[in-house]
Amino acid sequence: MKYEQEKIRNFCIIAHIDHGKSTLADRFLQRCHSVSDRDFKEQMLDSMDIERERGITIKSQAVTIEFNSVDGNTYQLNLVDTPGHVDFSYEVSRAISACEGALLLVDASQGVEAQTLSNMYMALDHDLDIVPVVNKMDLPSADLERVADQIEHDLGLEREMIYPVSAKTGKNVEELIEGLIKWIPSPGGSSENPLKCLIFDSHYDAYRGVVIHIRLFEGTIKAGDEICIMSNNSKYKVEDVGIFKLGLVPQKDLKAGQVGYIIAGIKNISDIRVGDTITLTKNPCEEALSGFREVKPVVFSSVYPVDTNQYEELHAAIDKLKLNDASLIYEKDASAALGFGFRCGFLGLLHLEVIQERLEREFGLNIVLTSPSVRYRITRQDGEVYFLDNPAEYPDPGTIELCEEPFIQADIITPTDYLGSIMTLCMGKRGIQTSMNYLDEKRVEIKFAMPLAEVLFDFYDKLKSISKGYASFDYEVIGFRPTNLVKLDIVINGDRVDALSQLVFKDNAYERGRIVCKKLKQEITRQQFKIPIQAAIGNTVISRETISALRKDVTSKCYGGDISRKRKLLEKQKEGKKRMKMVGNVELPQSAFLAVLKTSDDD
Ligand SMILES: Nc1nc2c(ncn2[C@@H]2O[C@H](COP(=O)(O)OP(=O)(O)OP(=O)(O)O)[C@@H](O)[C@H]2O)c(=O)[nH]1
Repeated sequence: MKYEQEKIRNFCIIAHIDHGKSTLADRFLQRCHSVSDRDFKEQMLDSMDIERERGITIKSQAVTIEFNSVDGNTYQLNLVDTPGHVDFSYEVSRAISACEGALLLVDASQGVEAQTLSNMYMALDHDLDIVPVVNKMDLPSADLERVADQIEHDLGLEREMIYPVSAKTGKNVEELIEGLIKWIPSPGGSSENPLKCLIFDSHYDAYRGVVIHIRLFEGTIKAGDEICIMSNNSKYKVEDVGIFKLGLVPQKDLKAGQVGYIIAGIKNISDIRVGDTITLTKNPCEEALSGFREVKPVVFSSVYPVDTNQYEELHAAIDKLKLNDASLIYEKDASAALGFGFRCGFLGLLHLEVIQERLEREFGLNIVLTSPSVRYRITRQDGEVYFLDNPAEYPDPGTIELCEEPFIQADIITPTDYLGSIMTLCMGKRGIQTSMNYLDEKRVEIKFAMPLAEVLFDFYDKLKSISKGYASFDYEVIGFRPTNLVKLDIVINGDRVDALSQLVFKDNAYERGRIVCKKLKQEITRQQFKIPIQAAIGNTVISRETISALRKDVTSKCYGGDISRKRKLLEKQKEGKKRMKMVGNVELPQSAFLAVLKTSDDD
């Protein structure tokens, strides 16, 4: 591809979840003939099975496309598709730092939502030029006037700049590409200067090792060059450089302003840190680019194989997932009830679900995950400060001087009709309102400081259900605040099950204990003997339920001796046994570990 700096445009597509980023990226690829109609499939840039099935983007993906404009020139467009879900917002921030511009997509019937705002602020922080796009114009419920008012009023962007499109039908997509070429500037920098490029992502290729995704700000890079990674001064020889089409396409060199990849014989992905600057050992640049904030996991859970013989397999599988997901952290863990496993840190519950599903599907493992927990900060009486995320390791309360929990700022946008019920919900979750701002007569933005532990589990579902799906929510972690915790233990059939313990806010402990026992009673199947379930704080039992003994043989239901029915029933039982873990002599299903998170009777 010919290098003409003034004909390069680097941009990302940002939006609230489900507003149509991946669909728009598909249209761009088709319009620019990057993919033949025969090879085209939806969500081209979402390469993981799980992304396609769930229709979500998890990883940002860059691609270079060529566009022949009506002005007679051919432009090189570097497009970065980004995820919408808040768990993966760090991917958005990386994509943004590789670009000069952003297409901010707003759904024509949903309008501006919480992540529309947060993503726009992120783009503004990086001085990106923003082109507002209203998508889904083909929907009968599309309301361009209303959404244009919101874009003007809430986002402060000019309504004359809005491109109304339908990513589904392709309507106006061509005009949008012409428009972005006009509005988004070409990249600066000089290919003659010392090399300065940003690592904005990386992935692992089984044959070629680590592929580093880069954006060049200054200089030129080619195969044979010796590069230096500035944060740790490690040096590598470049084997190949190129650009992203639907695969890797080698190039003679890459120059200032371009987006592409480097392969340099790096075997271990942890040797590369996203956000780092690469330069040349000969003629290095003077100063590194300002990197990224490190992503920190906020939810922790332990993963155990159901069959203890699968421990090594599980280890290998987690290692492999980690290759392409630096945000996943793990260490060895052991539980009296569940044996050997791994304590893992995740970016949120969706991230946890994705990892769980990949371990099961891609590696065929049968696993159990313990109830997720946040990370607490403990100050001991002797002054030592440490972090704790595993309830099983909660110390003797007498040794604790101060216990603090992570707080978030929740940013909620809702139609005013639901304001009252949303405030009640937030206050019920120990939320403290910090601001309220009427965006217009019908919509209000409210901010709450809330404990992360309270919103992790059922907050989002509740918010959606009380607002009939209209309220949207975004959050960021704002730091630690003092809290009053107790450890709630669960005793099943006389055995204290460490993997079911949880740390809860003291005032909620009795209610939580009662609900957990009730839920566990529903989840655990009846067995040949009576099973008492108790919730306890220390040695004090605060709640109790009993599962009565099973007397009948399940197959006795199949009177008449129809053998195929009988077999079906037994097979169904066997199926149910998967993901069951023996604890003492009681079988616990995976759902039991999630049942302890339920916070009200009606869940
Ligand atoms: N009617 C209509 N539906 C659309 C249009 N664009 C996208 N959709 C649908 O909206 C849904 C979400 O689209 P995606 O492209 O997956 O949205 P996304 O923003 O990439 O989603 P995340 O990556 O999960 O944040 C899909 O069901 C699309 O088919 C459009 O122009 N019109």
